[in-house]
Amino acid sequence: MTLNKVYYSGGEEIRDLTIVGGGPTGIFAAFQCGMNNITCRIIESMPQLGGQLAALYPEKHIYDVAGFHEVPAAGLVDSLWKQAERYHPEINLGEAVTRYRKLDDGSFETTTTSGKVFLSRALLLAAGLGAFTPRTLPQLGRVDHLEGMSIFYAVKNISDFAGKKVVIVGGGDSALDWAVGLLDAAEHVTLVHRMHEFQGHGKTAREVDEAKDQGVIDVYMDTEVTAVQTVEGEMKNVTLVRKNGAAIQVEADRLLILIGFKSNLGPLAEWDLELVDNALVVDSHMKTSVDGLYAAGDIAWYQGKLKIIQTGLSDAAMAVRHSLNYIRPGEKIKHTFSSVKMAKQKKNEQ
Ligand SMILES: Cc1cc2nc3c(=O)[nH]c(=O)nc-3n(C[C@H](O)[C@H](O)[C@H](O)COP(=O)(O)OP(=O)(O)OC[C@H]3O[C@@H](n4cnc5c(N)ncnc54)[C@H](O)[C@@H]3O)c2cc1C
Repeated sequence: MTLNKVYYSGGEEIRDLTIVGGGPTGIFAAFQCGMNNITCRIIESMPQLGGQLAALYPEKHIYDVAGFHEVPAAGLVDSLWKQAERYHPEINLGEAVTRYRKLDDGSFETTTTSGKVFLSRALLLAAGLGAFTPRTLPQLGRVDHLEGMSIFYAVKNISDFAGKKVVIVGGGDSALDWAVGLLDAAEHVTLVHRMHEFQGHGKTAREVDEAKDQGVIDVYMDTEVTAVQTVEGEMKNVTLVRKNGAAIQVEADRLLILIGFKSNLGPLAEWDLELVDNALVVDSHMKTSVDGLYAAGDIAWYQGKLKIIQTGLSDAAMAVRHSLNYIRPGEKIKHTFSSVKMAKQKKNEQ
């Protein structure tokens, strides 16, 4: 999947367009920038590109994107990236945009949670339903002091789990993948799921069942993690409560919570832009009420809007095309078909 791709990460220099969000709309907007000979960057809060397709349903198949009679969501993200990669867009992952400021010369300054500042001549919001954050277990109470030490919501480095007693929470694809994926590195793996059946992919679910039959993994279904116990700040045990109310203590020095993501427009909702149905109102040029600030995809609202991939791609093409008038004021913008542009380029390369 796209996670392993080589990206071109952020530099200091001004770009023509900053694209907030690396879902299908943002990736296709980056391709459109290349087609229109403008520079761009994507800023994405997740550790990977793909938006909802990568975070929520990578294994599901999609049937209603033109030209693909059936394509896995992760496969569509790969294809979109392949198309955009041709133009080497700058990609900044794991950075959530919180603020923007329009400077006196009409350009935009965009700031992220980590305090990074990016400059561009125009700004395109392709932020979908908002930034994704992992779902937590509220019953554990305040555990922020353990997060990144004993409690994790993603596997960034397998070494964090090497030689550890790991309890994984969840029954979807990620939980099952890591239950199997950590077997070699961890001292022991316990999988806890609050439902009666796994929701994840059949093949991985079978691998988990096999590992359970071989006694190399403990699996608790119909069970919830309700508390963690620490000794001198180090996690030692977790409490599991079964559906029948029985409580069990399990030794654990790592708790890996993989129960999905929630999305939230967060700071973008406070940017003083008109919102309808949790989306930004745009005109027929995909422009918001602020000159130079565009929106496309699920985050853009106009009469009759359909929140699907195909319309996001079309929005992206229009937003980039119309942003040219702002980025290069006064210049006569000529539309070039990709078939004509590429044919010319190939001829010149010969
Ligand atoms: C289960 C499911 C199945 C679906 N099936 C289909 C289908 O079959 N066909 C179809 O056409 N559509 C389908 N959809 C809808 C489709 O996924 C969306 O329409 C599409 O993902 C919208 O793309 P987007 O790029 O606009 O937004 P998103 O995919 O939501 O991407 C937006 C990205 O922006 C990032 N972001 C948000 N805020 C910030 C910020 N402040 N800073 C940095 N990054 C930020 C987010 O992390 C996210 O990665 C489905 C949706 C779901 C949930």
